Amino acid sequence: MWNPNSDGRQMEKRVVVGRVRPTWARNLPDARDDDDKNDQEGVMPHSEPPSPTEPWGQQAKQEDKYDAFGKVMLLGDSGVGKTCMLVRFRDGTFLAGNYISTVGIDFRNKIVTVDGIKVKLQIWDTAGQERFRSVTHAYYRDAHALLLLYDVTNKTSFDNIRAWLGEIREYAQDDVVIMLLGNKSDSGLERAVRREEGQRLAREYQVAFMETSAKTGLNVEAAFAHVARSLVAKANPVDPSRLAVRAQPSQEQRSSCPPCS
Ligand SMILES: Nc1nc2c(ncn2[C@@H]2O[C@H](COP(=O)(O)OP(=O)(O)OP(=O)(O)O)[C@@H](O)[C@H]2O)c(=O)[nH]1
Repeated sequence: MWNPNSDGRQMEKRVVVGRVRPTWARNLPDARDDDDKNDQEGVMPHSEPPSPTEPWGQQAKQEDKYDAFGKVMLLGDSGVGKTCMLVRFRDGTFLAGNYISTVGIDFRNKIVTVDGIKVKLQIWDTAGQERFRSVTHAYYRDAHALLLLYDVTNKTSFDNIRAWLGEIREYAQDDVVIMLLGNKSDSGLERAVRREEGQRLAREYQVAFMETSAKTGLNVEAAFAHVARSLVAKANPVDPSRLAVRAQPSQEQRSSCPPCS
């Protein structure tokens, strides 16, 4: 097993100060005490990955307090924009320029507040390349939610979604939250997959759907908020209407359909 200390990274037991789980949060994925890590730029070229269940920790900061915790994995073919999606969500920037393919797997944390509830998302960025599949499969079982991406300019990445859903069925928990995302929706004329095709596929598999752009930021926050809200609703299923997908309108929608959301 890969040892997190072998490259000099400090491993400390995380101490959570005065965090009380409210009643509604009792059934939520456990807010583990060791689920934090050093936030570093870039992805780590591991020859062996960190354990799927035992990420290393660091001292908790007061502002890190949260009510619920969920592990989210980004999946999809190589080049669909998984890393860019994570960087856009985490740091609010776009990784333009040279495309460097992810090697192995890595994660970042971010706390989102939905309906007044602070949900800490631990987001795992996976390598889309075939040769890393056996590594990433080991992480599926631990995931509470999966964001499955295709590239709207790349028909093959869309056609491969069925195969990805097959892998999810094989390796992930039965009740995992799944959301399909058609990324690079900013690409205009290069588009090869229509929005309706994505919607149809999502309906067929009964998963939520949005078109996103890591470049412009369209629906990036909304997608992660939907996941966070779904995790909370799953643990406390009082009001299913809270699960409605609240997508931002795209450019075309804004001009043609003002009330769409
Ligand atoms: N136009 C546009 N380009 C994007 C978008 N998201 C990502 N890209 C570009 O697509 C390329 C691949 O992005 P990555 O985020 O590295 O893709 P990935 O899915 O992580 O790829 P792997 O690490 O190989 O699995 C990069 O050149 C990005 O700049 C987007 O929303 N719009």
